[in-house]
Amino acid sequence: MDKIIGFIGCGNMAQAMIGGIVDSGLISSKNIYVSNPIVEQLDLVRSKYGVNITKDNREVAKVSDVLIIAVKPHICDQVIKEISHDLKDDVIFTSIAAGKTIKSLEESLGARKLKIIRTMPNTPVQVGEGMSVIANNDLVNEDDLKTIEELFGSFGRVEYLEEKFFDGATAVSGSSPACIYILIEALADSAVRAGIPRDKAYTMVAQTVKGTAEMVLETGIHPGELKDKVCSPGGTSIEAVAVLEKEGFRSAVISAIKASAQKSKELSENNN
Ligand SMILES: NC(=O)C1=CN([C@@H]2O[C@H](COP(=O)(O)OP(=O)(O)OC[C@H]3O[C@@H](n4cnc5c(N)ncnc54)[C@H](O)[C@@H]3O)[C@@H](O)[C@H]2O)C=CC1
Ligand SMILES: O=C(O)[C@@H]1CCC=N1
Repeated sequence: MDKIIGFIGCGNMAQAMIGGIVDSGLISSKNIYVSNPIVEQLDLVRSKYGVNITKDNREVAKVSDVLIIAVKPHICDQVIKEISHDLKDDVIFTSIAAGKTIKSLEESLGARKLKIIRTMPNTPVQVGEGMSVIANNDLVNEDDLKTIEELFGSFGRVEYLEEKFFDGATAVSGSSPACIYILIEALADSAVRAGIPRDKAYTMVAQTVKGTAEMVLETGIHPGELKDKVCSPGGTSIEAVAVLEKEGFRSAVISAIKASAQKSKELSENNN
């Protein structure tokens, strides 16, 4: 892709996205610009990926065709005001901030009427297996959407979703990796308890989680049916399922995602 991609902010999520883009080969690292106040973080991405780095957000804003705001939601407004006059007229202005609505981004941009993409990716973008949910304002055209789809598609799957669903999407695809890592830790601890060496336990568990997810994606079979195929009558799996049901596993997950979506809603209310 022959575009300049800029990142304002170079923390966990920007680093994961940069890693995903560079590894995919879609964009040359010389076409990626990154700004951040912390020099150590900049040095890290430059040494790992060979991207252009600067402490000056405005420098990145000036050159970017797609500008990605990757700072914490509460400082978005301040950063956008700092760079708004430097942005190109046809920049695709993209935010990954949780709870930051398109309307509030438009307000922060003030007189600048720009193409805006609101997206919620997740950290697995780093290994090309991300999930990015995308919404846009009216100024974004078909070509822009193709650009965004190609960019975000370079490190995982992309789904367009009406913005009203973003609180749920933030919880389900943005935050849920945290829950899945806990599941992986718990399963690995159980393997260790059964005497399996810890390094082998993580490989066994992570591959099992990956394979299980692939079964859902590739076969399109309902997860309940896939679960039933695992559980032999009178066998081992149904014993594990019975304990999860007794301990309220499903209900704990549903409550966790509800709390996460509620927090996204609160962030929207407090940052708009
Ligand atoms: N971590 C995740 O899994 C996901 C995070 N997000 C969103 O991504 C955004 C960033 O999150 P993380 O990367 O997790 O946070 P982070 O704290 O790791 O990164 C934020 C970065 O912004 C930098 N920064 C602070 N002030 C700045 C300024 N004035 N100008 C430029 N850079 C500045 C910080 O030095 C830091 O490197 C948040 O809005 C979050 O809601 C979205 C999807 C997933
Ligand atoms: O925890 C957070 O606020 C960010 C947004 C989605 C995932 N991590």
